[in-house]
Amino acid sequence: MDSEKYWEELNVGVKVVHMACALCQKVQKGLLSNTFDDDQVKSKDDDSLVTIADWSVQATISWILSNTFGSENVSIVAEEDVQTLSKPESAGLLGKVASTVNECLAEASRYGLKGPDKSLGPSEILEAISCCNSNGGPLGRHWVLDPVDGTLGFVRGDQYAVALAFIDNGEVVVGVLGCPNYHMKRDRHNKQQQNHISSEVSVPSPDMLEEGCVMYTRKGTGEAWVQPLVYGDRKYEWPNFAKQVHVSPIDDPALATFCEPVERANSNHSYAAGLASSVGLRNKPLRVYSMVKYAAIAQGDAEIFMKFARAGYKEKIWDHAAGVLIVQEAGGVVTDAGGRSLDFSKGIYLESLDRGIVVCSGIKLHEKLIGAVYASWESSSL
Ligand SMILES: Nc1ncnc2c1ncn2[C@@H]1O[C@H](COP(=O)(O)O)[C@@H](OP(=O)(O)O)[C@H]1O
Ligand SMILES: [Mg+2]
Repeated sequence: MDSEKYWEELNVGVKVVHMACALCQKVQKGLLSNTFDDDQVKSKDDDSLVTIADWSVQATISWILSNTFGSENVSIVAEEDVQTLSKPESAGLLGKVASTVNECLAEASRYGLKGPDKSLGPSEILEAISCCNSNGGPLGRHWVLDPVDGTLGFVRGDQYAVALAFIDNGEVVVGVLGCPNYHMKRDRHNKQQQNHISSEVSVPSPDMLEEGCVMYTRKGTGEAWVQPLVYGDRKYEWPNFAKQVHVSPIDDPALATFCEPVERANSNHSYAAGLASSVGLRNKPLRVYSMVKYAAIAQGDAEIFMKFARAGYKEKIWDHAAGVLIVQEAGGVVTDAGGRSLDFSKGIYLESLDRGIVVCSGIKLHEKLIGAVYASWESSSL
């Protein structure tokens, strides 16, 4: 790939996801310490949860993208809408979102981005959220955003992710995954894996490694990277201690570990357990909320991620786009359970997804799992 292609989208995407991670950490701390009242967590029509972090991240990222690239050039497919937030009785909630967004945008220059000259008002906040109403599709360029993926993990003080991807003519070309509670690996301090832009050796200090990360990649580079989050009054400077990530070299099922969603409602644990035992996996599954599962595969903390949603559930592109590209560029394989690649060109859903999603660190494990799906599907109750 042209070495400059999508560089600006990557650069801005990574920085704004860092900002969003800082925003989420503040809100999560507040939720857990009860600084905020119950108004902070709402149920949506489909019974899933939404918090002030979801709206605030969507508003922040939308505002930065529109102001950096020009709103006429920006199309965003994103999870949240303003239905709840624009009701008259939600004025208090909207006020909290506005102050969260303005606090975050006030820090933009620390991340090398330009914030607004003055605080955004409620109508500008609603506009920033509601303009993320694109349906994507096969043509043109679209950003794809899940502001807080794994909202259940977020409200429980557990794992969650901020996921931003960029799609060009139906193909995911940039993926950025902020994982505020998921740490960079500690064991990569050799010079080869130091940052890829500056020739200086910059090793993150141990305390930075404790505090979450942002992973990112561009399609076709064969490289995926991770940076620690930015703390205290430190300024973000590209490449911010970036280190390359690689999938695990383990291809022996007896040594491999698989991840799956925590919630049984989101993936059939017993079917996955059956597959795991039929290919010879012995380790207990690693149950993790959100797209952090993709991050775990990309940096070699686990070898397999399987998701088998109930029949009729349609996977949304924002729940996978960033993670899929990061795993692929880190050396892994991602397909549906029939072995075909995921199609991000059909709008907001992964249409025609076959049975489930299978993510592996390498082709050997992948072939075994897909074979096991074909061998077992008829007799399963799925
Ligand atoms: N019935 C269902 N089956 C499968 N996935 C579902 C689901 N309901 C919601 N999801 C998706 O699963 C995501 C959480 O993934 P996980 O279970 O791996 O933590 C949710 O993201 P949000 O939390 O952003 O809504 C949501 O998009
Ligand atoms: Mg999600």
